[in-house]
Amino acid sequence: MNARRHVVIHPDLPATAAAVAARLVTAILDAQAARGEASIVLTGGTLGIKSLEQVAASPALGAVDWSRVNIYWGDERFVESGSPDRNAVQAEVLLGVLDGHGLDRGRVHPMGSPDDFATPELAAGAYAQLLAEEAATEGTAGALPVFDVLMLGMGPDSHVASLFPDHEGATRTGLSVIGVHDSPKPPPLRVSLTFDAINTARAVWLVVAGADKAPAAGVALGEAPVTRERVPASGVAGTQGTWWLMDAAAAALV
Ligand SMILES: O=C(O)[C@H](O)[C@@H](O)[C@H](O)[C@H](O)COP(=O)(O)O
Repeated sequence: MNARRHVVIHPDLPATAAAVAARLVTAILDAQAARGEASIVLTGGTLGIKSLEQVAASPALGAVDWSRVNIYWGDERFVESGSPDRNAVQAEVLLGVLDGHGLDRGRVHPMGSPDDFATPELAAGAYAQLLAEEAATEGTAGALPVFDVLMLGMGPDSHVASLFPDHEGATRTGLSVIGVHDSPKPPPLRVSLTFDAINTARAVWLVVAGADKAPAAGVALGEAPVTRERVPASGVAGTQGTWWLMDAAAAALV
């Protein structure tokens, strides 16, 4: 196993969400102590959103300077901006609370929607441009800002963000953000970071719960070689480490 790959197993989904939330608050505090600000990349998905609910309830909430936290998304469903299907709308369970703790909405960067873009590709291009501008503003070389923590859910088919197995997005290189068509998981149109972008993050966290995820997790973390095109969850890695934060049901075959 990759020495920088860590697997942490919790009893169930609520315990995993609480642990992810505690880690996230701590990671933000550490990043702010080290470099004055923190950048996190959020995911959708059941555990991803439950974890944000737990951050909102954290007793350590007040210890974070939320005016210096930059928030991005790893992927988004390309549906109208107010749709409850959007990951960014679901994240309001936390963001709405953080408004009362000094959150700077100018640092919250949801991906575009059909309200503003005719196609997922145009929304992806605009997001890539935004990321490049943020990188330039913070003085980071390259086209992507520092991502201190990038969270990903995983589907039962091993997809991460909107990179699906044997689907075009999982093969794309040379771009940081792509439009996705014909997603096997509804809705069909999406915008997603690519492997190129995801794998620039300092820490990648896969947050995974539920027995339906066990076979994919077993393959992604197994000894047998697999490709990231076939098993996307196997193809993500943070530059400082990759953490699989799982419940026992999802880890049953690991
Ligand atoms: O748009 C989405 O649905 C997500 O971005 C997707 O990548 C999600 O994180 C996984 O499918 C896991 O979702 P669940 O935890 O709900 O299974």
